[in-house]
Amino acid sequence: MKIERVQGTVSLRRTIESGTEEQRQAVKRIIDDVRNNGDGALKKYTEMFDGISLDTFAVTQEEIEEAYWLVDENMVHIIREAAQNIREYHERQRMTSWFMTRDDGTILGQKVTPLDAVGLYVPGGTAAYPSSVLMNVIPAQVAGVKRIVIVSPPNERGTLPAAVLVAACELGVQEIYKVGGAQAIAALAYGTETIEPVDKIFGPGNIYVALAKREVFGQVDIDMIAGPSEIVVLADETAKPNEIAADLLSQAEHDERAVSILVTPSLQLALKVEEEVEKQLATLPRKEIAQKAMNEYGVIYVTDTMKQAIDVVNELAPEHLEVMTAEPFEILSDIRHAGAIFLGPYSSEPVGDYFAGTNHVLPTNGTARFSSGLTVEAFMKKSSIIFYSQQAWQQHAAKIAAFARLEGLEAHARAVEERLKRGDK
Ligand SMILES: NC(=O)c1ccc[n+]([C@@H]2O[C@H](COP(=O)([O-])OP(=O)(O)OC[C@H]3O[C@@H](n4cnc5c(N)ncnc54)[C@H](O)[C@@H]3O)[C@@H](O)[C@H]2O)c1
Ligand SMILES: N[C@H](CO)Cc1c[nH]c[nH+]1
Ligand SMILES: [Zn+2]
Repeated sequence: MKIERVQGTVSLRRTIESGTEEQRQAVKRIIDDVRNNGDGALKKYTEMFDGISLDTFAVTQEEIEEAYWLVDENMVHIIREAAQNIREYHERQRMTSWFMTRDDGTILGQKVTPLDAVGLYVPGGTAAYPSSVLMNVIPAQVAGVKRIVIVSPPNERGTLPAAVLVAACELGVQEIYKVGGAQAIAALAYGTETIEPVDKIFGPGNIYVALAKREVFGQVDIDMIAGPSEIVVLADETAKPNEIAADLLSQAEHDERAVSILVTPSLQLALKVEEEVEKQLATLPRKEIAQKAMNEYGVIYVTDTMKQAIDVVNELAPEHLEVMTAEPFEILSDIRHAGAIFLGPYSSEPVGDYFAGTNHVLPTNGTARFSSGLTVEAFMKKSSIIFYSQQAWQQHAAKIAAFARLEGLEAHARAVEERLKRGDK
């Protein structure tokens, strides 16, 4: 981890991965193949990339039952408690339809409707996170989405990680398919004999998944293209170096490209955290990943003042921000850009990843400047409602027609004036 005195501006904006030309072409071919050949293409790519031959893709009841044998009972209870917390928080985000009226009898409104069907991609490999199943499925359920489909690549045993199946089953998800990569995204977007298409696709994945999501956008909606995890800790001399180091490493272990940054006006704290990071790294099971991330993207920015430190945080606009200062709530009002803000010494980032109830799908790559984490709203859409009364039409028709003619749109003007033929008084 390097220590730098802040000079000029700092940024987390990195080039968003767009893959190689070869990868982009491969993804296009896979998507076309799935559109044309449906399940046959899914079977072919599952054999090719996941090394397993499947006759059917749907997860069976027997697989779910086996999963419950494999997951510790205490863990099932923890998953249930986390799910309750996440549901309680997301219930607060529920949106309702509303109406307004004017004296001339106009009624305007906004009708909120849940999406009919959504697909959640759960990445395979060692990074299969049951917590991400909770974070995506629960807001969809709170929104009222009827059909929730999970897709994920099969492992060498031809099934999915037990904890993912248990998390899905705990939430009552009934449609789970063992298919991954670009072929899974194509199946969700265009449908196959087995998989009905959905309206919106959520969830992270490798470069093939990310490119496929971009490719099918328009046919369906997508959530976002998530980048590697980021944590920024804003701390003063009251913070404990060992706790800061542990929190920085919690995100570094996600990915070699994860970003872990400490911003502080205290050089003394900076030096102690640097030492602690080295010490704690040595005993981490995912040491190699975390070490690479810390070497490449780990920084401690030392500022002259706390005000300057807060400015740096706002420039960074991180996915996760921890405020570990004497009075964290006082600093909160000055924080403008961060996906999630963790306040005080006990709110370490994993509290939000798993349990507190807030969502862990958050904007990365500096996009917290203009976007938010996953909410119930992402699973809903809004229709405007317009009722114009006779009185409102009489009062405003001429103005509307004039506006239409300003734009050279005569048919628009005549549509409003056509009502004159009614001869209403
Ligand atoms: N941001 C987050 O919250 C988050 C969470 C978990 C995982 N992730 C990311 O998800 C990714 C997981 O990657 P993964 O590969 O283990 O699982 P994955 O499920 O994303 O991808 C596996 C699939 O990739 C496809 N594939 C592999 N090689 C291919 C090739 N040469 N051509 C075409 N398709 C190919 C296969 O279909 C395979 O099923 C990582 O990049 C990780 O950082 C992100
Ligand atoms: N911190 C990750 C998002 O940036 C989410 C996660 C899942 N499991 C553990 N962490
Ligand atoms: Zn995490």
